[in-house]
Amino acid sequence: MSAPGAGDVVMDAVTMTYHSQGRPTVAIQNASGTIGRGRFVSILGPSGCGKSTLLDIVAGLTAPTSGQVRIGGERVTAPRRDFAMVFQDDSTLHWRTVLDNVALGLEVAGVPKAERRARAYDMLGLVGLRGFENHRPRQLSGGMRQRVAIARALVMEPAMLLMDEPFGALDQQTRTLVGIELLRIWEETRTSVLFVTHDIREAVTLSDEVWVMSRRPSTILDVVRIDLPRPRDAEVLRGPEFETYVNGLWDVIQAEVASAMREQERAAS
Ligand SMILES: Nc1ncnc2c1ncn2[C@@H]1O[C@H](COP(=O)(O)OP(=O)(O)OP(=O)(O)O)[C@@H](O)[C@H]1O
Repeated sequence: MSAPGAGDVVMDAVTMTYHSQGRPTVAIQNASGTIGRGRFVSILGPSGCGKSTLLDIVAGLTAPTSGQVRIGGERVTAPRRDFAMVFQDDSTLHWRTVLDNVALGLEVAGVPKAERRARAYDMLGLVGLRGFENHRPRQLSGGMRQRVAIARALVMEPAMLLMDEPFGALDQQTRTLVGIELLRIWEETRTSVLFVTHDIREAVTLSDEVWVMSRRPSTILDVVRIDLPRPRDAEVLRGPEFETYVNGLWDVIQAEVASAMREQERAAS
């Protein structure tokens, strides 16, 4: 295995045990992996296996029970300014204009007004929202609001973008379209991305690698490299190789999903 590069994010034997109502829940056990700089990595796995927990640990929002996450050899022990997050929920501030929403992080970082507005304006061009600068989020569709959230994250030029089911609240058609939009944006920026999803097709469409998590106590069951050409245009996404990846991932994941569902049913009965 080659030594990690400067911008690589390394997870080393990450384990997370929660304690609630006097009972331990081992959410993640010994998960290791490297998100190479500029790579798009998705995490797939059964519901409740620990995908969000792993993302939160990489983000420095949750401390693992044991193991560690490092970037450039430096241990992640708290949220990092150079990591940006996009969540499922609409996180836009409805009283601010779209431009001021995108410029929010720059404002907090003390970037002068003219510069932050110029950078936010450029970023709105990248996410296809030029012309909506002065709109309020409520005047936009759900998909457009998620693009505002993506622009707000990317304008900070983060070392890593962490996305937790960012399109989970959107209807299927919008979700597909915003996913394709993210693909186009990512192909221009090549920011390292860690992306949590339930959707196998979405993971294959976007990713360089898909990490499949097992049922609890979860670990990384398989790492599937998606060697489809980029840009991933309609020809690529409708081709037989795409379906081969989708079917292969489903074969890996289905036993885990079925077993996790049985476990949930047992726990509920
Ligand atoms: N703060 C917490 N306290 C106790 N248990 C927790 C806590 N957060 C998560 N868990 C438990 O840890 C496990 C993993 O949760 P997590 O949300 O990371 O899974 P997930 O794969 O992201 O789930 P989903 O696919 O349903 O979004 C679950 O059993 C969950 O109930």
